[in-house]
Amino acid sequence: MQHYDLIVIGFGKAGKTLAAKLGSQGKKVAIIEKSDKMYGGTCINIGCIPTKTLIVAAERGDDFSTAMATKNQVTDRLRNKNLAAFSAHADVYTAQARFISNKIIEISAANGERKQLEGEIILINTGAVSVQLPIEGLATSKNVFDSTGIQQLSEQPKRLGIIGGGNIGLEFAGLYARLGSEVRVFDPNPRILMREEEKFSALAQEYMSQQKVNFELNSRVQKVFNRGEQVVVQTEEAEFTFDALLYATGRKPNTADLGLENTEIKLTHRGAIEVNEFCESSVKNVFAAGDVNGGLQFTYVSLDDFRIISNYLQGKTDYSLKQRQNVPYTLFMDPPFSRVGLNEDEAKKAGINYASKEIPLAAMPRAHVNGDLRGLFKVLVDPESKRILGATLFGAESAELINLITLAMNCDIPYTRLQSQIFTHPTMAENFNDLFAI
Ligand SMILES: Cc1cc2nc3c(=O)[nH]c(=O)nc-3n(C[C@H](O)[C@H](O)[C@H](O)COP(=O)(O)OP(=O)(O)OC[C@H]3O[C@@H](n4cnc5c(N)ncnc54)[C@H](O)[C@@H]3O)c2cc1C
Ligand SMILES: NC(=O)c1ccc[n+]([C@@H]2O[C@H](COP(=O)([O-])OP(=O)(O)OC[C@H]3O[C@@H](n4cnc5c(N)ncnc54)[C@H](O)[C@@H]3O)[C@@H](O)[C@H]2O)c1
Repeated sequence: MQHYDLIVIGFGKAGKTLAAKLGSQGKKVAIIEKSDKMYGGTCINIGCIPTKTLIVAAERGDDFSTAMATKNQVTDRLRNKNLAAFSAHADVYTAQARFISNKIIEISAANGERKQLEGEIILINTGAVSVQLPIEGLATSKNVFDSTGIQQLSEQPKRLGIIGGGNIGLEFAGLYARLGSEVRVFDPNPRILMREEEKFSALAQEYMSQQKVNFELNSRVQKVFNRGEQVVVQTEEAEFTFDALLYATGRKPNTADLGLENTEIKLTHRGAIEVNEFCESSVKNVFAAGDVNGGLQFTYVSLDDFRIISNYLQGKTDYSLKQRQNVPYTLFMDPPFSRVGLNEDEAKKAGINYASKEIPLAAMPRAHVNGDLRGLFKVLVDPESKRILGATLFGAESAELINLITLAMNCDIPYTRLQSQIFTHPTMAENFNDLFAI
């Protein structure tokens, strides 16, 4: 049996970063990745990077096949780069990993070869998989895809149905609408962006409708079936016919087939690997990072899990999940929607004393330069402590700007400082002078 200082299961963000760090310090490290199409993990191959590459290509005016070809070039390049870079620090096994006991892992390659590895430290970084709801016909009908399958189409669907109006559903809706497909999104909620203030939901829906995305809200899909090559979606009210159907109703921690029943590693009631504040599982020196530990499903959260584990392994306990501060997010629709901290509904519900201000993009000089007046920026502050409580930025460049506000929040910079900060002109950031003049 081969012994390693660190075994990483899954080529995710946290795992590869820890592998590189310990490998460069001379530790003996193994990374086990089950698919040769997944070196570098979800983000690079089937997540953030390909989807945003497709969106940018479509915005540039590329057609479906050019956009897909560009996406494939980018992911191939990054996958190969990842394999080469991490092979320098670790033994990379292309094989399925399964626990035999708390510290022993059996790996099975596609050619049937099996091997056992023992790890002093083990990091489970196996990500998440698409939830497939038990809707009649969803699993068995042709031309039905999850977010991975929909990225491999060889022909553009003229009509695309999407079950789920969340992050993945809305990003693909915007993408395919821009490419010229007729898109319809089904969601049981009365509005999209349910976690956001109603006025932002309404604006988002208005902009998407202008982009010819249709919505079936308050609507439950009851059945999916084929009529020839077409996919028919049946709701309580009507039937809709598509060339392809995407389901995007959440992603769940990927713990299946890991052999956890052979270990003392515990799962949460939601099926994630249970971890303490240092991302350590119920077995000492077995850690779980990224989507598989049930935290927020973002690449940058997986990277932050790495920070926590790496510090902990060096004996530093000053940063843990408990200390993690505000985590921003961006939904890459057109225009992008970004948020950090509280919105007004949440502040009210929590009984927090706040003051707020909002400015439409139409009042911002840079928006006129850009020729895009869509959107609204809103911030919440604590009038007493002068701390920023949250920001919802819906409009051009919000994906970048939200990080500036997150930094100010995490560094306790009072909002009054942003009122008087010198910003370059004409930029979107300069509007913080007015936005924080509360
Ligand atoms: C379509 C889509 C778009 C997204 N867009 C964004 C975005 O814009 N921004 C953002 O921050 N996040 C985005 N996300 C989420 C983000 O991709 C994930 O949160 C992140 O990649 C999770 O990383 P991870 O470290 O948990 O592991 P992953 O990167 O998911 O890696 C897990 C790896 O483990 C492998 N594996 C699984 N089981 C085994 C096993 N038993 N043995 C060996 N290997 C195994 C898998 O093949 C996979 O390569 C998106 C996700 C999707 C699906
Ligand atoms: N820009 C980004 O950062 C980005 C982009 C894509 C994905 N992601 C990550 O991936 C995760 C998974 O994305 P997702 O879109 O699958 O999940 P999600 O949780 O964002 O959205 C799921 C959607 O499915 C809907 N839904 C639930 N039951 C349904 C039903 N029976 N019929 C129709 N719709 C139903 C929900 O109302 C919700 O709108 C996200 O939570 C996010 O963390 C991030």
